[in-house]
Amino acid sequence: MTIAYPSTPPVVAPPSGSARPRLTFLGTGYLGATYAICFAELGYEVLGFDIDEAKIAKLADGDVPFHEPGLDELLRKNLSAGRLRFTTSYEEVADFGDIHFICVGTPQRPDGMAADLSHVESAVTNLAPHLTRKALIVGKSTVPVGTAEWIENLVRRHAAEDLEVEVAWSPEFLQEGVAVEDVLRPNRIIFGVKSDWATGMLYSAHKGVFDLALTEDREVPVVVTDFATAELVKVAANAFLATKISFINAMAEVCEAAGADVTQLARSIGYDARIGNKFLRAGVGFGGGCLPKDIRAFQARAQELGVGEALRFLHEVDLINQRRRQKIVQLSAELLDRQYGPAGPDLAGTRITVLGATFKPNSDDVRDSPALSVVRKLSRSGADVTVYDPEGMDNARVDVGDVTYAKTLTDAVTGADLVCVLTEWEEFRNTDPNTLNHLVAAKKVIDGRNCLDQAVWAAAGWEYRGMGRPVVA
Ligand SMILES: NC(=O)C1=CN([C@@H]2O[C@H](COP(=O)(O)OP(=O)(O)OC[C@H]3O[C@@H](n4cnc5c(N)ncnc54)[C@H](O)[C@@H]3O)[C@@H](O)[C@H]2O)C=CC1
Ligand SMILES: O=C(O)[C@H]1O[C@H](OP(=O)(O)OP(=O)(O)OC[C@H]2O[C@@H](n3ccc(=O)[nH]c3=O)[C@H](O)[C@@H]2O)[C@H](O)[C@@H](O)[C@@H]1O
Repeated sequence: MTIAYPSTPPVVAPPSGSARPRLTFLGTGYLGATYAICFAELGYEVLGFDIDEAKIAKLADGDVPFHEPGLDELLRKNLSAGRLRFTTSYEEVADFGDIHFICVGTPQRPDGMAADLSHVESAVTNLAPHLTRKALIVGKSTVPVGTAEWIENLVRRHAAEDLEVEVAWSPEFLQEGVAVEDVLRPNRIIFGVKSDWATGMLYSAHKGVFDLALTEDREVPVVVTDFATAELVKVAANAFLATKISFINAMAEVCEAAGADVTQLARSIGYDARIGNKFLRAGVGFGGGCLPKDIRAFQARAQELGVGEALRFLHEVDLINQRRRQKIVQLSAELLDRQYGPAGPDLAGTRITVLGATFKPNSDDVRDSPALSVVRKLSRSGADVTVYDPEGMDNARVDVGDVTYAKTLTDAVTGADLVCVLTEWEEFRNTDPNTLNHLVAAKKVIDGRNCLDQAVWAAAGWEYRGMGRPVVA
């Protein structure tokens, strides 16, 4: 079996003179650190860079500064092998690398929906003046369409006049929690380029990925395209995923009104291969450092391009998603027999346990986490809220300070009037409700991710509420 592209790869000698291109990754957060470590694992010589000295010190010490399954082990292995180093020096990055991957954050601007490109700008303008030989700067961060052209201009202005520095765009599609697998075995690779040299360099930089695929008899489709298309592929993919989740959550709203079951509905429509069964899990909705900010930045950019109307539906996708968070508050009021007035419910005097703080399981990431958003809402309504999460407690504490954090699941549920499961960690899914019966003040549970076995919880005497599912007597 051959890889889809290119069957005869262009041969490009790395400017450093080394056999394989030397890679640097600017920004060693969830994306950049994972990439740096995985590409060292594929055999490349890699240098990771960040302006956050504490993060770089941790990584250099063999300690991944966030939770991502499998990454710690690969970090330590590749540090020992000498293929992987970390630095806070732009000079060292410029001196070392043939290809510089930009992996810095592009958060939502505090004053609006658009993406904040200041980190991208700072990384590029600080690196460019130190470059002394031909190099390729490759954007991996998620950006508004048009950014690659802008970066090309920045590079032209900040690099030495007689130096050839090219730009390319290769967006990233990894999912947190399975990031190692997604980087080593991507389902596609996009090269946004302007020259054969850039294509060749990118091919050489990904040869390890293609070789691994060959040994496993897999194909990795590669799309070689222009800058704008490459940038748009990324935001279009995230917009589609967000829309799919909000679609099923809209169906959950209808199911709630009609007494139907959205989990059976999702399974039934998912059998149609044109629809597919992935990303149809109704619940408390999507969060994280990407989908919410990306659909907003996409709308903002479409407005600038004069095609805001084309993406107006994404505003609705966002609204549906926000409503799911409020739905948990509504259900809480219902189960606790509290009135839900125009200003929300009065939950004073109630004890609510929230299981889950991260935006998804197998990650410690709490950015725009639906679980923490609900925690804030419940707490503002007067409830005494206790939170437990297997990996996200440290980050959660920074985000939401004025609630109780329990050390274990059993500590968390002790004395609870209501338990809300808002992140589908295995620990929660596997919990036998019978073991909690004697701990709680009342056997009431909201399954915000439809991840518990409704029949088992009902049989253990719990009043169960799922999302978009009929009430079981
Ligand atoms: N987290 C994910 O799963 C994925 C993220 N992305 C995109 O990748 C980008 C990065 O996301 P994350 O890694 O999640 O963010 P993050 O916040 O975890 O990491 C960003 C890193 O960039 C560093 N940084 C800021 N300014 C810098 C500079 N001038 N030079 C070097 N480093 C600098 C920060 O200190 C931080 O360590 C975003 O555009 C995001 O949308 C794309 C696909 C997946
Ligand atoms: O641009 C990014 O950073 C990444 O964003 C998402 O990845 P990620 O944010 O790690 O997590 P997802 O698995 O997509 O989940 C996002 C949110 O949607 C929720 N979700 C997911 C699926 C589903 O059916 N229902 C649902 O509510 C999850 O609980 C989570 O809160 C995309 O899936 C990645 O392809 C992309 O690279």
